[in-house]
Amino acid sequence: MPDITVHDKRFSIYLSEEVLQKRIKELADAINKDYAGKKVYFIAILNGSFMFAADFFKYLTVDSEICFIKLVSYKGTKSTGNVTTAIGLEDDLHGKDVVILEDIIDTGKTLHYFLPQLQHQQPHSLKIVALLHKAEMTQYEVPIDYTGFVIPNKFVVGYGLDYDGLGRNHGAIYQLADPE
Ligand SMILES: O=P(O)(O)OC[C@H]1O[C@H](OP(=O)(O)OP(=O)(O)O)[C@H](O)[C@@H]1O
Ligand SMILES: Nc1nc2[nH]cnc2c(=O)[nH]1
Repeated sequence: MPDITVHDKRFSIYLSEEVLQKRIKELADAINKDYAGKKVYFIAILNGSFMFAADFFKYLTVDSEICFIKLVSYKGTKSTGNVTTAIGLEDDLHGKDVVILEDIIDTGKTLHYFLPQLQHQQPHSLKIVALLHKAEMTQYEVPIDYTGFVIPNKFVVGYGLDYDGLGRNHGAIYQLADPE
């Protein structure tokens, strides 16, 4: 597979469409097994997760609902620290089996600040599916229940992930190429 260029940077193939789809089906099958007979409420976090969520959803056989949310973070007051607001989360999660869909967990900061808001609504259960996990970058421990790939600390694009807004449209995932 040839390299791609996004803005001024060159990226090399890292996870092909075939490899991604095979793993995504395995993740969905794990959910199908673990939630057999239940109804699952998925929360996909925009923007990056739109492609992952769409493919993942096609492999589900359990009763499944989905909602897409956008997280906006800003600095709160001294006492509140970082504040994360979810746009688009309209349903009451009380008593539901909730599963978060993330394209990538890097430092863990995003979910670290968002999870307490979901817990506050007292779902019956709350689990996390992450397609990619940059484990060595962890600054905030996040309990990831289903991981697609543990990846090294190299910037990746494609399959929903962007570099400065571009590159989301590729069906495979590409890694920043070493300089020539
Ligand atoms: O673990 P963290 O270090 O917090 O990084 C993970 C977050 O980064 C990405 O989103 P991004 O902020 O790039 O937004 P986007 O999905 O809209 O491109 C990804 O979708 C996660 O939400
Ligand atoms: N596109 C992209 N977004 C990220 N957010 C956190 N890590 C990454 C990464 O490697 N690539």
